[in-house]
Amino acid sequence: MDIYDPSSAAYKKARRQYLKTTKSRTKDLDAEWTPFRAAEKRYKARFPPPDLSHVLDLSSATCDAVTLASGQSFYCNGVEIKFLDTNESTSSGVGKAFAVPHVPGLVILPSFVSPQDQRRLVQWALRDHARHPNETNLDAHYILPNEGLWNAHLNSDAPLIRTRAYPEFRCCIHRSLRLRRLRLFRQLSPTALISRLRWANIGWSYHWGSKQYDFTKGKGRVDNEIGAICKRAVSAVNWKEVFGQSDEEGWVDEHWRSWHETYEPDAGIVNYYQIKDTLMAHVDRSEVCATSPLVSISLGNAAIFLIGGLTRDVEPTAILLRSGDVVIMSGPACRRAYHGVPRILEDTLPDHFSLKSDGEGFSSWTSYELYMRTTRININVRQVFPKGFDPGLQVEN
Ligand SMILES: O=C(O)CCC(=O)C(=O)O
Ligand SMILES: [Fe+2]
Repeated sequence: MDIYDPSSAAYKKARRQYLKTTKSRTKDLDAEWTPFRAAEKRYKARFPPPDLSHVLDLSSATCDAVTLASGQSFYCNGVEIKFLDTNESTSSGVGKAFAVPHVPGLVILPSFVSPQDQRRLVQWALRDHARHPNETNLDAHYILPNEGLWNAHLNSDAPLIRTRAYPEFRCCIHRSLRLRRLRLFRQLSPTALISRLRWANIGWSYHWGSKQYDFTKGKGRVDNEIGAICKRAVSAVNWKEVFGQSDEEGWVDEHWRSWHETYEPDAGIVNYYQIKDTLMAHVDRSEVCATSPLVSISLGNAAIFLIGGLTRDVEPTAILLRSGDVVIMSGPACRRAYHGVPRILEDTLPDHFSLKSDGEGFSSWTSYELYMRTTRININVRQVFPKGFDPGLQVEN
């Protein structure tokens, strides 16, 4: 990460840009920011590059070196975490899981997805999922090709993509150079558009305007492999250990046992982040199952994930998420906690994304690697309804 080295060209360039923009900027009123907003600003800043010393990095040498018995707590980068035993073994050895007592219900499973599965999931996210019938952010603006945007990007003969506003009477429009230059009527190559892909829907359709699921559109499929990874992650965790003594209302006793049997993901989103993209503080509150686990899989470049509390006034915990890490957000406190992604860390693509050959059945991997050099993909999977329940349709098990 060159940007953190003051003698590097990247650092000097960021400093020049910073000095240029601050000249015209009025002084920011730090005092008016909530603690969450202040943290977002800090981690988002290009210059000075953020101080990562308080970011929980479970793959760092300090965290890794600690050998603890299950249930014991320790501090890593100033954040208290609790070591949990799992019934899993991963590519990097014994499957580890960590709870963050400060955010009850939050569990991190570092390197839970193997390098080979990470590559497979990247292929799935780009080639198989970001296409009809799954809605993407681009559908509202462009008439996307039937073969899917990614396949069109790889196909040198693919036609240009028209915006939805592109008029049928374009022959007349073309006479007017001024109108032709308007972005509204432009045609773009699939390659130009692929970097504008931001999300693709999974399962139940989500309406971004109303921030509600639109059940009238029917239930899209949740890919079997994605569903299986989420279920494996949820059942790897001893939930009783996660919630420990904080279960004053007996909530855990009532729920955690049943999660292993009733957890069934039915919705979600794939987020595609380019290096400068961020995700603002938000709460995912549209699911009927308000406490059921939300499973989040990170792929590609690393990111800083912030998670706070029920309001933006709670100081958030910063967590470094690397490719292969799985985060589970569960329970009433964690599922209603503000969270966001203020930073994707450039040049953090792991080596296993640079396949020397197209072995292991990874056809044309080079194009995936090229795209992933500046990308982080997050597969964010939720359970909207209790297992076996459909809106207006009671399914018999
Ligand atoms: O990218 C992430 O890690 C989090 C994404 C998220 O919070 C969401 O999609 O609601
Ligand atoms: Fe979210």
